[in-house]
Amino acid sequence: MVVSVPGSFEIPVVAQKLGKTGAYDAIICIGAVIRGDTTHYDAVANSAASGVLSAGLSSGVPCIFGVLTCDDMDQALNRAGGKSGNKGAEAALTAIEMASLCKHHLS
Ligand SMILES: Nc1c(NC[C@H](O)[C@H](O)[C@H](O)CO)[nH]c(=O)[nH]c1=O
Ligand SMILES: CC(=O)[C@@H](O)COP(=O)(O)O
Repeated sequence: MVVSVPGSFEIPVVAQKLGKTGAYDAIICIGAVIRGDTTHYDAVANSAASGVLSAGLSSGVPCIFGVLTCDDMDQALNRAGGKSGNKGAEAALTAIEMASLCKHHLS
């Protein structure tokens, strides 16, 4: 299932709720935070990172951090299947690895 949220700041609460349903083996959290003129970037990026970690810890379901934190759009596009790889695909592989680890070795 794909759930869209308004911004990266809102990812953690939804990830936590999804995790707590018990219906998912892993939750991939995807977003892109692009630096602006003020310090707002740091608040959104840091909240997304710590919030996704917290969602995983509190729900017991791996919540994978696939949120790009970039200086500009070019950096983001390069990491979303461009010349610097595909962080979304990496997040998907991490989800499979973590889901398998939790299901088969840690349950
Ligand atoms: N500027 C970016 C945002 N900003 C929105 C926040 O995530 C949030 O929705 C708002 O502060 C209301 O709580 N979000 C991104 O994901 N990326 C940005 O570059
Ligand atoms: C990450 C943000 O919310 C950011 O793009 C805000 O831009 P600004 O710092 O120019 O208000």
